Parts: sequence; C-alpha cells; structure tokens
Amino acid sequence: MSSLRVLVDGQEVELPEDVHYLLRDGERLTVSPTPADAEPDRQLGFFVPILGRWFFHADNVPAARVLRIDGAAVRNVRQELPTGRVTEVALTTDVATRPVNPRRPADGDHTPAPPPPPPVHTAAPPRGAIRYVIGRVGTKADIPVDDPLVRARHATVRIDSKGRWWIAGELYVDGVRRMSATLTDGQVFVVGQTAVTVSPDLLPNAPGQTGPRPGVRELRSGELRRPTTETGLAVRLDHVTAVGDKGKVLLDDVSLDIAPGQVVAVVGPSGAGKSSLIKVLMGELTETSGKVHLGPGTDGRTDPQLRRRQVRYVPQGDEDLFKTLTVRETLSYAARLRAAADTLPREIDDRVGDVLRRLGLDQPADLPDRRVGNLSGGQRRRVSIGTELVGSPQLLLLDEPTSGLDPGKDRAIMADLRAVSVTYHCTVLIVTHSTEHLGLVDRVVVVAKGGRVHDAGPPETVLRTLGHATWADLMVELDREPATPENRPVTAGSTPPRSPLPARWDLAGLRTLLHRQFTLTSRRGLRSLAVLLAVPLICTGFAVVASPDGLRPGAEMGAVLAILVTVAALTGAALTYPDIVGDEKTLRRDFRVGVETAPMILAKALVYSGVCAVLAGVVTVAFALVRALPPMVYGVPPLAMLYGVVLLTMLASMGLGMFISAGSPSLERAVTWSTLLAVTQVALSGTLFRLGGVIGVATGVLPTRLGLAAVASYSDLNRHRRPALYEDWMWDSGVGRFWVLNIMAMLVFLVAVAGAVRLLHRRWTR
Ligand SMILES: Nc1ncnc2c1ncn2[C@@H]1O[C@H](COP(=O)(O)OP(=O)(O)OP(=O)(O)O)[C@@H](O)[C@H]1O
Repeated sequence: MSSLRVLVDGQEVELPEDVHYLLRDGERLTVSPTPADAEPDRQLGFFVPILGRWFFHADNVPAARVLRIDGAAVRNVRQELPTGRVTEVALTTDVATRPVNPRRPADGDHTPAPPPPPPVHTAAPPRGAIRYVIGRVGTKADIPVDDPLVRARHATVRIDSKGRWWIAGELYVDGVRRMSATLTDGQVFVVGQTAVTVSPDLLPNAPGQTGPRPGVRELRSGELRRPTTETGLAVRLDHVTAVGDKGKVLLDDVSLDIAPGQVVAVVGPSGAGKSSLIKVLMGELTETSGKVHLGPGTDGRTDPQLRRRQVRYVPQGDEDLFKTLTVRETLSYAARLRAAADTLPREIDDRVGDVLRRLGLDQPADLPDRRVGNLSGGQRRRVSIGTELVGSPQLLLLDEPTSGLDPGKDRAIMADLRAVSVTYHCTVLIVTHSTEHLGLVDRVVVVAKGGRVHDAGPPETVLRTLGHATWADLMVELDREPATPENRPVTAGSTPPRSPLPARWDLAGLRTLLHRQFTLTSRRGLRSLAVLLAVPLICTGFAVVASPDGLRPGAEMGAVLAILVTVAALTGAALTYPDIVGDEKTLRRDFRVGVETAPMILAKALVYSGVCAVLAGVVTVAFALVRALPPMVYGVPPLAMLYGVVLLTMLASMGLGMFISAGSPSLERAVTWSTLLAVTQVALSGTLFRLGGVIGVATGVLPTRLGLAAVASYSDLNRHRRPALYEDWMWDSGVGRFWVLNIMAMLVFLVAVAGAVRLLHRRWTR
C-alpha cells in the first residue's frame, strides 16, 4: 500500500499507513499522528487508510471556513484521496456553497430528504489496536461470515479500550451504506447481505493466547456459520400502503410480522394484491406510507442495493432460464453473478454441487449436464429455485412456484422449500393459488381484494378462525367480496425516496456475462449458424452478378455497392433485434440481484461484434474472390477497405438492432421497428434517389448511407457513376471524408449500444 503525501501550509508531509489528524493551530494547519483530544475543536478531521485506499474524514470544520482539498471544497464527511501524487489541503475563509453534509440531496433534487443518518460515532480509530479482518468463510479472515457476497478481506475491525468496534470497509448500518462505523456491543451492521451483531463472542483468540478465551466461541477454520443471522431475515410491514397507476390502491394498510426462518404462504383471490406485496418487499413498488423493516435495526430504511442483495425473487414459470444451458452451467453462472468478485472457482463449484444435491438435481447422474430445455416442468422449477439458492439468500420470495404442476410435484416442491428454509437459513415467502399443501408452511397470510390482509396465522388456525372447512371455500368467499373503492384518497406518509440503484460493475461480472453470452451464441444450433452464413453469402452472390466489373469504375458500381452495404446492414440488425427482448426475463433476473445493464449489454455487443467480424470477412472474401476491387488509394489496401466498411456498417446496424431490442416491450414490437429500420436503410442509402438538403444530412446517421458513402468516396463514385445515378456530396473522394465516414459509423454503433443500456435501465427502474 502506498503512503499518502499531503501539502499542508506549504509543507509536504508523507503519511505512513496509519491514521493522522489534521489540526488547526491558530491560522496554521498541521498534521499529527495524535488526536487533539483535549481541544476537539482544533481537529478538522483525519486521514485514514482503509483496505489499500486513503480517505479524508472531516470532523470539525468551522462554519465560516472552507476546507479545500486540491482546491475543491470538501463537501462530504468522507472522501477518497488520490495516492501517487501530493494532495494539497488548505483552509480558506470564503463561504462554502454547501456545508459538509453527506446526506444532503443534490441541488435541483426535489425529492424529500431521507431521514438523518443513524448516530454512528465518527472520530478516529484507535492507534495500535489489533486489526481483525472480516471476510468470507473459508478464507483467512479472523471473523468469517458465511455469505457469498462477502469478500475475502471485506472489512477490518479495531477495538478500543472501551470495547467499541471501529469498522472500516463496505458495510450498512441502519440500512444506510457506509465505509466505516464505530459500534458498541449489541449494535447491528450488515456486510454483504448478512447482519452481524457486535459482540466479543465473534472475536478469535488474541495472538499469543492459547486455548479458548473464557466466554469466546472458538472458531474452526472453514466452519460454516453465519455470525448472527442463523435463521434468515425477519420481515415487518408497518401499516404499509402502496398505490399503482392512476391512484389504484394495491396494498391497503398492511401490517405483517414474519419471523426469521419461517415459511409463509400468501394466498388470496386473483387480483387481490399478492404480487404487489412481493414487489414492495423487493423494492420494485414504493410504499406510499408505512414502513418495511427487513432484518434487525433497519428503522424502515434499507439501501436499495442492500435490498437487492438480501431479497431474492423466483419468478413464476420457467421463462427466465436459458433453455440451451445445462443445469450445472445455469447454476454456475448464477452463482458467479451472485458472489463477491474475488470468489474462487472452487468455491463456486462447491456451492453449485451443494444446491444440486439438496434440490435432488444430481440424480440421475447425467441430470446436471442436461440442457434446461430438455427437463420436466418440476425439474425446471427446481433449477429456477436453485438459481437463487446459490446466492444463499436471506429472504426468498417465490411467485407461484408450483403452478401447472401435478399435485405430487406440487407437494414435493413445497416440502423442498420447507427444507430450504432450514438448510439455507432463509425466510421463505410463497405466493400461491395452490392450497392443497398449505399444511407444510408455518403461516398463511390471506390477502383480500383491495390489497388488505384478511388474516394471518398458522394454516389450521386461519381456517378455523375464518369458519371454513377448506381453503377452496375461503377463496370462493373472498372472491365474492366486493373490493374497497379503488381510487379512494390515500394518506401520504413519509415516502422513502426511490434512490437510484448503484451499479455492480466489476470485471469478474463482465467476464461471467461474456462467457455466458459466448456459450449461448455458440449453442444456437447448426441450422441457425448455417442460415447466419448462408443469407449474407447468397446476397453477396447478387452483388457478384450485378456487374462483371465489381467495384472497379463501371456502370454498375453503385448497384454493387448498394447490395454489399445493404447485406451488411440487414445482417447486423438481424443478429440482435430479437436478442435482448428474447432474453429479457433472464436478464431482468440478473438485474434484480445487482448486475447492471451496462455489462449485460456490453457482453452481448462484444460477442456479436465477434460474429460480425467473421461474417464481414466471409462477405468480403467471397466477393473479392470473384470480382475486382477498386485500385488502392489513401494508402489503404482495397481488401482492407472493403472489410472495414462492411464490418463497420454491420456493427452500426447491430447496435441499432440492440437499441430496438432494448426498447421493445415484446418481440412483435421489435419486429415492427426492425422492419422499419431495414426499409429506411434500403430507401435512404443514397442510391435510390437524391438525398439533398436537410434529409441528406439527417440520413448521415444511417449505417447503409455511411458505408456506401465510405466506399464511394474511396472509389470516387461521383466520377465513375452510371449517368442515371445521382451525384451525392457524401461520395466525393477525399482521404479525410473517407475516415470521417468510417468514424461516424463507429460512433453510431457506440451511441446505439449506450442508448440500449440506458433504455433497458429506464424500463426496469420506472
Ligand atoms: N402498477 C399498477 N397500477 C395499477 N394497477 C395495478 C398495478 N399493478 C397491479 N395492478 C392491479 O392491481 C391488482 C392487484 O394486482 P396483483 O398483481 O398484486 O394481484 P395478485 O393477487 O398477485 O393477482 P394474481 O393472483 O392474479 O397474480 C390487479 O387488479 C392488478 O391488475
């Protein structure tokens, strides 16, 4: 780890890896390794190294002053400092535009301010105290946490003389994300998705000490346990009301207590609001009033990213699985996307093996290597449940896990879920219409029309209390009940603002997505690959027969060119327009566990770029083998020019195909838009009619027009065109023009891919 060099009052100081304090001495600033305990007002803050990075933590900046780091006013209580160069720190007398306050919303942000942060001590950590590492089970961590989302060195703890824990690293306290906190015994913090209660019991023996310390639970290396959350996440809904479009009440004053580790079934007639309850727990539907408490000490606030980690959702049906992946591949990719970036392949294999065994997916022996598309309905449901279990969820929500299954499989899945809650220490909430095996759950929550909780309790008690012999009778009665008026006024409470979801954007995630996309593309099947090659080849044949001169100056050069760029453009768009919309359910599942749309789309773009590189090569070589190319100009060999232009036209169209796919709610809509794009590209490429004035410029973003113009400029089409063909300003020869046209095609590709990322994100967070 590098030291930190700071320039204070004209003096450069090098800070070794330990806490140093920024003190005020009258008008002078000094840096000291000891705090100003006697005069706390003198202490402006401290520099602290945390897991290889340096931070400045502001403590006590006088109101009339501004503390500046590298010239910029310090606006946050904690900010990261650059290493490898000198950081200048100064105290100035000008008025700060914004005071030091980490939770103040940005200017122009009119959403209600979130509640104040919890009282977490923020002075400097003790010097010289033993440093304990909190990390994943199976690593060398002193405090091991059985949680796949915890890194090997997730956070460090130092304990002061008063027994307070000074924790540094990524953690959540009271549902709020922090990079450090000072907590006392009994206080709770979350690392990864696991709640840990501060207690000396969690500490290993001090160095040099032999045998267990009195009152200390001895930890064995590799011991699998969660420090505190042995039984899953507790869920409490406190008078929660949620409203949908046009003011429709979806949940009406719902109060509910679910103990950790319980298996709970939510039943009720169609349209009652069961799914709305799940959406509120996932954070996809924001409560209008009331509070949702997940786990201990959240005070009704949970950072959306933490909620994504702790709450895992198994959607209805099996549309959200890739049918061409095997069972083992499905679970492995899911495990990698639900694990900390530093997880080893061996850990992933162990986790997958464990889930296969516990869900009975390891028998017969070839089952793990069968493709998901070849499994029975019940087996597919198990794979879908396993997809979340590999991430060791704290709260598992399932929407109709047994719909469409026969009663035997229905019972088997319900029994499996019972076992899952015990073996994976998680709370399970099942929305179901199937009431035959409700005896297997701990509690039933009955939701009536209008989103009200009609009753909740152990299954046999609920039936008895409501005076019905069977669940079917109860459902019939609830179905008959009129719903409460749908658009009645709802009291607005302290709505938590919907904060943007921070992205998970690590290299390990991108690598997994790339690997998965490559596997999926290579499994498209021989027939599909043959079509992929045959169509551009056949169309290249049209270009071959269009003119014996090929791309040499001749009467039909324009027609040859038009065919070649149209082949490239249509092939590119055809590759991707059905892709994102077709995979949407599976991708959305990844998004729910924290994978951002950027790496998802990037992985697709990279794999399809590879496919385009091959197809462009096939088209170019097929044409060049039979027909002549133009003479070399601008120092660019004609074969390289043709390959480059065909590839860029294909890429730009491929990007537009992704954009269409990301913005289309259904495949039908994507077909409509891509047809429109194809016709536009053919009609406005520049060879059918003159594109002058504004249209001439506006169509300059179309891949066919750019591609055609690039080759036209290279082979000087304006001079050699057929008399009937119009002259176009974009076709004038010139080396600058040639390169600008190619760069523009690249830009169209990049902008379209970036647009696809944003569109998809907006659709999923709206
Ligand atoms: N965002 C929304 N805006 C307006 N109405 C909505 C919204 N979401 C759902 N609804 C409607 O609210 C009612 C409750 O929907 P919800 O999906 O929660 O019911 P459900 O009990 O899960 O039904 P089912 O068992 O049929 O899946 C339905 O009438 C539904 O059409």
